[in-house]
Amino acid sequence: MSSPDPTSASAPVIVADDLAIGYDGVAIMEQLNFAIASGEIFFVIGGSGCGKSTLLRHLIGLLPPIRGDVQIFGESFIKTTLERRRELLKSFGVLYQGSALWSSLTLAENIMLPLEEYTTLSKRDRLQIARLKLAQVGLTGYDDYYPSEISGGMKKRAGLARALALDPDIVFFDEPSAGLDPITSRELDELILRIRDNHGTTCVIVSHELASIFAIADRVILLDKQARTIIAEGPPKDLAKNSTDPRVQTFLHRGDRPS
Ligand SMILES: Nc1ncnc2c1ncn2[C@@H]1O[C@H](COP(=O)(O)OP(=O)(O)OP(=O)(O)O)[C@@H](O)[C@H]1O
Repeated sequence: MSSPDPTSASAPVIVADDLAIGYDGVAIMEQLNFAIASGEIFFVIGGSGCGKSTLLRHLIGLLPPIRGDVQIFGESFIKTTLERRRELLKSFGVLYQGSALWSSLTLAENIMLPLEEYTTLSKRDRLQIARLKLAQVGLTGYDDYYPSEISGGMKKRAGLARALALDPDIVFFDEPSAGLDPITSRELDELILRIRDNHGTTCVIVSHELASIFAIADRVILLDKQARTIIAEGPPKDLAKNSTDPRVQTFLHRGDRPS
């Protein structure tokens, strides 16, 4: 599958509409407006502490917006009933920063958990799906390993396998490269790309890793702590080349060596 055209007529899978986010009624970001197309690899980027993870928590319904709305498949995720929200949650997978695997469970058992919670599949079928998902992320044969017995990169892959357990339409990633060396990080990027290309999965990724952003992002929104909102939106290479905003240039060209 080729990258989707975010300006195409197909309805967006996620819309943030005048969203204000924060904690205990105090906004840290306001006037967030964006739409994510089906099958898009969409990055939320910005400096440390600007609010990327907070935005992610609002998109997946862990925190209530201070103002505005989040729509998933054209439906308000905020105003809907609890039952409908649970239904919509089945179409999400989340890869948390630390992979969030249960240390007392094997990799297969970790992946079987969401299947146990959200489906009526037999244990045998759940195990078969867990093995398939492990194979999908390059962990064939690791079903009986515990998280403590595998590397950091493998933990991320196992976390991704669990996020994919219910064949979600959308996967959210919180800093997937955190704690990984550049080669392992690049392998994870390639895996994300492959999953999108093979399954059309929409990927929403919080990150400040320039290598990943330039390697796999179709489009980014850049959050700015001082402006307390989005200051740029578009394909990262276009922004790096064409933006006249010095804040955008500084963020996207940090680490460049003088020629
Ligand atoms: N549970 C919380 N309660 C109150 N404030 C919080 C909470 N979590 C984060 N914050 C604050 O919200 C702001 C944004 O934090 P957030 O973790 O979303 O930023 P980030 O862009 O993801 O940062 P990083 O790249 O360093 O992970 C920070 O000032 C942080 O201190």
